[in-house]
Amino acid sequence: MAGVVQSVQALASSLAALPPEFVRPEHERPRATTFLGASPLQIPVVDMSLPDAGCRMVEAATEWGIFQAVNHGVPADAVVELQRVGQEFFALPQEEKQRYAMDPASGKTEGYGSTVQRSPGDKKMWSDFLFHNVSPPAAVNHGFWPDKPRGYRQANEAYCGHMRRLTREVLERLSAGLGLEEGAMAEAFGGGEDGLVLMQKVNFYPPCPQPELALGFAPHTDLCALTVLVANGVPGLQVSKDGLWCDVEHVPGALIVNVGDQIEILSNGRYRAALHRATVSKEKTRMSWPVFVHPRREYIVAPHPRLVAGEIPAKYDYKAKTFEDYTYCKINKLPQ
Ligand SMILES: O=C(O)CCC(=O)C(=O)O
Ligand SMILES: [Fe+2]
Repeated sequence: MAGVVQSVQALASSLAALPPEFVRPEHERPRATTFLGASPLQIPVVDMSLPDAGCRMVEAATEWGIFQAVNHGVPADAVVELQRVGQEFFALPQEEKQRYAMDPASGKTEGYGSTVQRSPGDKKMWSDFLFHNVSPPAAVNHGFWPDKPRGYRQANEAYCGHMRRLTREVLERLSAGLGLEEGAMAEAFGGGEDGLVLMQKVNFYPPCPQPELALGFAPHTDLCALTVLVANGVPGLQVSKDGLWCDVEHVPGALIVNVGDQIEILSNGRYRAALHRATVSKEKTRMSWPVFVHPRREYIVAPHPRLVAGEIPAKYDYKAKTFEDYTYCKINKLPQ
């Protein structure tokens, strides 16, 4: 672990105006581009306790690539505890957080950090993060898990157990929706029990002096298979639908599930990865806790063979690229 993180949190406390490296060009600014119709489009809500939950999920993954899951079986206190330890971590003195600094030169994504400007025209995002693997045990490096606040590890391990169960359920339903066996997606991505890698991230978006000019997170699709996210109740997540940016109106207690690149590709485009971004606020700190579900590193990025048989051609061809290489290219903005 090396390097000093230039955190937005430290910067935010001393600013009246937004520094130029955060100022977005006109066509990316949130106010000018957010859809404000009389009846704003809303992402689907899926009640996971109902018999039609599978159909609803499949519909949502086809139309939107994102949905809010309610009655998902993750106990509220597990979420509250995860949020508490994340909030307390970001409230620690800067030097304490620096102990976990991510080293951008290492090529690894784990650790505490903030976006770096790769070129002068590249805009920074108004957010900091903490990022580390949580499952399976062989993928976990506790050196990136803060030892303060107390209970950090227990909270993350407990939440991760729920995420594993929920992920399995969503993957089963989405597999069935493609006419595959329930276990087909997990098998393809993970090659069996414990093959899937879960990463926990904490995003921290401090109050921003000029939120109308900045973005907390630039538009992107997640490079993983699936993301399950919970936020702290402050609005900010937006999803692009038919060319319009729509605010996600978070249903209290819901978990936001979104399809990443790997499910879009594996499904040969029948499911779509959600294009999303995050806006920031002038007065409030926003936080979010996404869990990214990754295939194993050596997974070959390609449509499922059963979905390209016969008349249907493969819509994606990454020339036998591994997930590890796909990740490297996407993070470094290289052509795939
Ligand atoms: O904070 C959010 O709602 C979105 C964060 C996000 O998209 C990400 O970390 O990939
Ligand atoms: Fe994302």
